[in-house]
Amino acid sequence: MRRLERCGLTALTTLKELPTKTSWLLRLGGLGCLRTHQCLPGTMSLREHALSLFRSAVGTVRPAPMLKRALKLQGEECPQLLVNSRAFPLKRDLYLVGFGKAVLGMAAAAEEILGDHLVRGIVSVPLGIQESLQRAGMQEMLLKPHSRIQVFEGARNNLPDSEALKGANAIRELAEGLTADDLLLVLISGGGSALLPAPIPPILLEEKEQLTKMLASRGAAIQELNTVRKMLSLLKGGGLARLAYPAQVVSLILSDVIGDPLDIIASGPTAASSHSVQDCLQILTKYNLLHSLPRSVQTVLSSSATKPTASEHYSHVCNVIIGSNTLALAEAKRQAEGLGYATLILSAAVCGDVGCVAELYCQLIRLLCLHTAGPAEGPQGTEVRGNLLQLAAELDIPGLNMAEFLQALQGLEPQKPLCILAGGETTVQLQGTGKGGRNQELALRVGLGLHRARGVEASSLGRCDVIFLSGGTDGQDGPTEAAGAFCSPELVAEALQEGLDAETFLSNNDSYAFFSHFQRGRHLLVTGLTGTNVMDVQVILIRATDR
Ligand SMILES: Nc1ncnc2c1ncn2[C@@H]1O[C@H](COP(=O)(O)OP(=O)(O)OP(=O)(O)O)[C@@H](O)[C@H]1O
Ligand SMILES: O=C(O)[C@H](O)CO
Repeated sequence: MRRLERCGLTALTTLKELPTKTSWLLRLGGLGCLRTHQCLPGTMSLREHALSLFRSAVGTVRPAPMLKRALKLQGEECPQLLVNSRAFPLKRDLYLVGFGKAVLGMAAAAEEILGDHLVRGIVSVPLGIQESLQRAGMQEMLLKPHSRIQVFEGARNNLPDSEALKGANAIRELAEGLTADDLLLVLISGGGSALLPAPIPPILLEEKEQLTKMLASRGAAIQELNTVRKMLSLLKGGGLARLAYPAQVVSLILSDVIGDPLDIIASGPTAASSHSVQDCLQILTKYNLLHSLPRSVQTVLSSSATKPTASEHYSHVCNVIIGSNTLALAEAKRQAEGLGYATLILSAAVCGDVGCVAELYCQLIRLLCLHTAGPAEGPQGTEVRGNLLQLAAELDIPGLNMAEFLQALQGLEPQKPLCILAGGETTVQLQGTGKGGRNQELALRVGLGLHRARGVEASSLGRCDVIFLSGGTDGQDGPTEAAGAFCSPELVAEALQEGLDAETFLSNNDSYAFFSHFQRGRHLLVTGLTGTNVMDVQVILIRATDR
């Protein structure tokens, strides 16, 4: 253990030793991971690599590198903003507004780039974030002492509240006062919906909060939730962009939604909405809420335009996704190839029930082991391929063509270690009262599936070293202090020897308790807050064992 600590390996530190919310960058160390690869044998280095790949995925969508890639300022006489190479002249004043969980760090990085050109800014960020970042030593995510950006902290528990309303009102006033010669830079990230509440009168904030809570508790997906929110808000659904007209609006967006839909991320305050009041009514009907709506909500819905505002009304707006799960995976792929892995990205949109997704990963790992253990996959290979095609059809992951993926897999060099990367967000239907998160639950379910598969085909699984890692890129998996967890085909059997039955923990959604107890937290991924959020990332690493 001491040897690992020297190599900067947080994931192997015992749980008791872990300070909460410490800067994950400090704790993961800039150089430790690659060094440990040379000093550790067997699966240890696979695990080290998985950690290093997760780290590089998250690192590339951290606010500062992301902003620096996307935003540049050029020219002294006639300054202009360059956003992904598109030029926006700064004719008069440059303003900044932002809302979302990752926006403070984005604002700090933007202010550094914009310097004195920035006249004034307002950001609405989660309650307590400045103190947390301060405590975690993440100074680079905090605004400088004489910053021109005013900070509003609110939305306790990710729900709109009076503090967030103050921030939203300030942002609204700023936008309303802009002229045709001004430029408004808008920073948007996940959590933005709750941080930018502006209910259309006569709707009260409490009524909107209540409706949001009810929809969420009845299982509404974020697309549904935000379709409703857009209809009830002055700023969502393109409202902010319309208020800022005729100023030029440039939005830099960090996506936390599958498929990066501009009009759903933070409820699309600067994007043309593709939804109508009918869509909203359909959702309220689906969740049996139509007949219990407050009178104010009924009034607003009945007077809403039947069609969304046409997209030509947004010609003054430029929306750019500057960070996403796709970008994070692309960086991890680059790193994995550098480490010598034959690498494929499964999808950046893996979603669906956590149990089905776990089964998909188990079947995939079985196939990868057959491929690695070679020489031929045989009838087992045919069976597993069939299972994968069926599971992919059931899950209906947007943009994933499993047949093409399997084809690409066959083209990979079998002598090389394999790396499969994926991302997205699973759904956990809570049945029990335990503590966990969707990544820890996924890792434990994959561990259990592999344990069962080992019972029937020890041959190929036993001839490979396998590591599976699932982690939330924001560094927090559910209400736990871990970001996720690692598993291997041996995990469940080893835990049984310690008297820990994975199935019992899973039936109570108690994955965090399982991983905390098992080998004193050795398989937990603990990163602390990362200051960004592009959903979750999964890493699978496989190589033929030396034994
Ligand atoms: N005991 C548990 N076991 C498994 N999953 C859980 C448990 N408790 C909560 N969760 C899951 O954790 C999720 C909420 O956690 P978290 O705040 O990380 O996600 P989020 O609300 O999607 O936010 P973000 O998008 O910022 O990650 C929900 O999807 C919920 O189902
Ligand atoms: O703020 C929100 O609406 C969610 O995080 C999705 O972006």
